[in-house]
Amino acid sequence: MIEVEHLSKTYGSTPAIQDLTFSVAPGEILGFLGPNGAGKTTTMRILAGYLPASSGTARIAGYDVHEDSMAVRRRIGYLPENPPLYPEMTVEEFLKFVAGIKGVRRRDRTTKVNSAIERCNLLEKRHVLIRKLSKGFRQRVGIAQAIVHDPPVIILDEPTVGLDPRQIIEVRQLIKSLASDHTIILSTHILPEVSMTCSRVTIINKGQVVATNTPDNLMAQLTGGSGYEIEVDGEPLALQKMLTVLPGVSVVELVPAKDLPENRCLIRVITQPGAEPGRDIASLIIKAGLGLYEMRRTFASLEDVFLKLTLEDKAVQSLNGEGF
Ligand SMILES: Nc1ncnc2c1ncn2[C@@H]1O[C@H](COP(=O)(O)OP(=O)(O)OP(=O)(O)O)[C@@H](O)[C@H]1O
Repeated sequence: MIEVEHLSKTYGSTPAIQDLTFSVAPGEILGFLGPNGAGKTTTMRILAGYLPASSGTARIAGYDVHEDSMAVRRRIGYLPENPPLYPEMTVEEFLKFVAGIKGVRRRDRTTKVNSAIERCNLLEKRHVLIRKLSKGFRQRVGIAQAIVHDPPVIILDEPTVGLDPRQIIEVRQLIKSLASDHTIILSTHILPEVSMTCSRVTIINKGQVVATNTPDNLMAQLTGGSGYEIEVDGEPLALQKMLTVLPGVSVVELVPAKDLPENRCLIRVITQPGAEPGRDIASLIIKAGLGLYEMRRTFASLEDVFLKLTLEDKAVQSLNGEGF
C-alpha cells in the first residue's frame, strides 16, 4: 500500500534522509521509530505530498506522491506534528469544513463527519469550540480530520507527543481501532508506542533505515540481552570461570551493585539463543556450596534493540529481518 524506494532529501547541504527503502502492507500499522532529528517528519511530509524528495520514489496505493499528488491526497489522511486546527470553529464545523476541502460530496458530509466524530470519541465535544479543548481532545480532532474522508492510508506524525499518560493510552487505542480498515504509518521516538500499537517497526537513525521487523522479532534477534541476574556469595572471577563453561551460556559479567554485603556479588549471565541454562546455573552454584540469594530472568527489550541500533551502527546488518 505504501512503497518507498531509495528516498533521499537534502536541505541545502544537510542530508535529512538517505536512500530510505521500506514498504507497508494493506492493514498494517508500521511504526517509524527514530531519535530526534532522524528524519521522521521529513519522511512523513514527503509521503503526504507536502515536501518534494531530492531523489527516489514513494508510492501510495500505486500513485507516485509527487507526480500524482492529487490522487495521493484523496487516499491519505495526514496528522502533522502540529495539526492546523481552526480554534474559532466547533469540532463539527471544522470537520465539515475539512470534509469539503477533501472533496467529500455535500450529501455525504454529515454521514462522514458523524462517523469520524464517533470513531474518535468526540460526541460530547462536537459543539465545543476547538480553542476550548484540552490537548488530548485536540489531538483527536487532528485524527478525525485525517480520517473524515475515509482514506485507506493514514500518516500520523508523533501522534501522542505532548499528551498526558491517560490521553496517550486513549489515542493509542484509537489508532489501533483504526487499523482494522486502514493502513497506518506512524512516526514516533517513544519506544513503548511501537510495541503497543504497531505490527511492524522500521527503525531509522541519521536518515537511514537500520532495521525493519516485527517488534517481537527485533527483540528475539537481540538475544544478547536475555539471560539471568544472580545475587550470589563468592568471588566474581571464580564465579565467572565456573559459569562460562556451562552449555548455553555466552557471557558472564559482574554488575556493579552498591549496598551488597561483603563477599556477595551480582552477576549477569547472558545466554545463547534459545538456551535455558537456568537450572544448571543454580545447581552448579549450590553444589559449589555458595549462597544463592536471588536469581531472576532478564529479557532483551525493544529499548535494548533501539539503543544498540542507534548507538552501534555495526549491529545493523545482523538485525535486519529477511524479506523486508
Ligand atoms: N527545513 C529544514 N531546513 C534545514 N534542515 C532541516 C529542515 N527540516 C529538518 N531539517 C534537518 O533534517 C534532519 C531531519 O529532521 P526531521 O525533522 O525530519 O527529523 P525527526 O526525526 O522528525 O526529528 P524530531 O523527532 O526532532 O521531530 C535534522 O537534521 C533536521 O535538523
